[in-house]
Amino acid sequence: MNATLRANILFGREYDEDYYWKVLSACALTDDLEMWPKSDMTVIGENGMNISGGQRARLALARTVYSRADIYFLDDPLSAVDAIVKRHILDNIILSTGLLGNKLRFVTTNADNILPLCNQIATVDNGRVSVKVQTPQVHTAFEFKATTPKMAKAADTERDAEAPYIIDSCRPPVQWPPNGKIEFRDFSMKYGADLGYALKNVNLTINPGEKIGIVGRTGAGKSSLAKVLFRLVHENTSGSIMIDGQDISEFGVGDYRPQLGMIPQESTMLDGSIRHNLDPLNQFDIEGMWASLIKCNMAKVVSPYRSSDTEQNDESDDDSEEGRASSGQQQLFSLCRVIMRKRRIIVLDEATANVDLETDKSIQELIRKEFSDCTVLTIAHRLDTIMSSDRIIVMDKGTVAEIGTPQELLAKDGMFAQLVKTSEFGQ
Ligand SMILES: Nc1ncnc2c1ncn2[C@@H]1O[C@H](COP(=O)(O)OP(=O)(O)OP(=O)(O)O)[C@@H](O)[C@H]1O
Repeated sequence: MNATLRANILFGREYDEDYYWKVLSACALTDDLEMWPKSDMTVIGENGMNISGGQRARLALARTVYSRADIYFLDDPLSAVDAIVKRHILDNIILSTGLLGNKLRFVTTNADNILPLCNQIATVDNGRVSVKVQTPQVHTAFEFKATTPKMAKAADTERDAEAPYIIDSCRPPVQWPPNGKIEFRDFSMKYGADLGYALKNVNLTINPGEKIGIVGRTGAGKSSLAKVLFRLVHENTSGSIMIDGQDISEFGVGDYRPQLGMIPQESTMLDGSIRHNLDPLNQFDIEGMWASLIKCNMAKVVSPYRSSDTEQNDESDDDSEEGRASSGQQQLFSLCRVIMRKRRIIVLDEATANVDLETDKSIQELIRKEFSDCTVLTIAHRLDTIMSSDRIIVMDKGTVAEIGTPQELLAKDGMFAQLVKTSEFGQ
């Protein structure tokens, strides 16, 4: 990162113009470039433009495909992209019709519906591997219609102030918010004064206790919606976000953010014990921590380390056994953290993208049970994850394109129905 997109993909290799653009198109990156100030010569990374989770995943894939190796190991390349891009990548890269069609490729995946398309399926269970050889199902290549979002004209009344940490004259009371009603009022946001709108005139009312699924194509603005709710972006915004009738920009961010619960797309683990990770400020008793670990089915993962890592009085990490959590486990630890804290509003941003379908189902059940009286916003590409939501929001190019119950949106036969149809192939 911190170089142009092109340098990130070439990674020191020679620029073969023809193949390079083929790879970009196969990774469905060319549409995104239309929105970037300098196309593939835009600097990305810490000192340049940040990119969405799905864009990062496709960039990593493009770099790998560009390397022209004979053997490829693709570690879950489809979990961070929407159903349409997923199918595009399968057709144009991974399956026999794709750029890697005549290469040996190992693909790890949680997407069960692509299994019929593979030559061999290796199932790994508790370290044991069993292999099934099969004739892959014939599939019809899918026609990918490129859409080019138009750049919006800079207006949104841009706000420039850096949000203060604490505002003495406006501090949230204990146990705020009381109900968990969220309203976006004509809210717009750009990540930079000269960039296009990431959110455009969003008007939304989410009722207390509602379970909302948020879907949409990669780059549509789903994570941006979560980021502005947490006030992680406060420049170049207009309009307002209200929680239980209170304009959230009136609070200091230090007071405001801890009132909401979040399980992000990329959970981070701190160096230190599991206890330190779950309760860095030592606010909870050990029983509470174990109860949440058991609920998240993580107790068996943690138990081998119990004596050193989770002991109530263990202040030091020096004698801890070392363990490394997989990305799915890291997300489950984040879920534990949120269950321990119990907030009125919870946001899950692709929180279950790295776990298998069965675990995802049990996590969704757990969330419904644990957070029955909380407002829960769930961003997910995997549609099973959000199918039982009260309502679904479909984001498209920074706007709310569709909103309604899953049944209403399916009957409408619009973008949501299209995403569902695309994700159902192969089943
Ligand atoms: N920090 C940032 N700086 C500049 N542009 C950004 C930043 N984060 C996101 N964007 C851009 O804003 C748009 C919306 O991104 P966002 O992350 O909200 O999409 P998303 O729907 O969550 O996508 P994905 O499914 O790929 O995670 C994209 O065009 C993206 O490139």
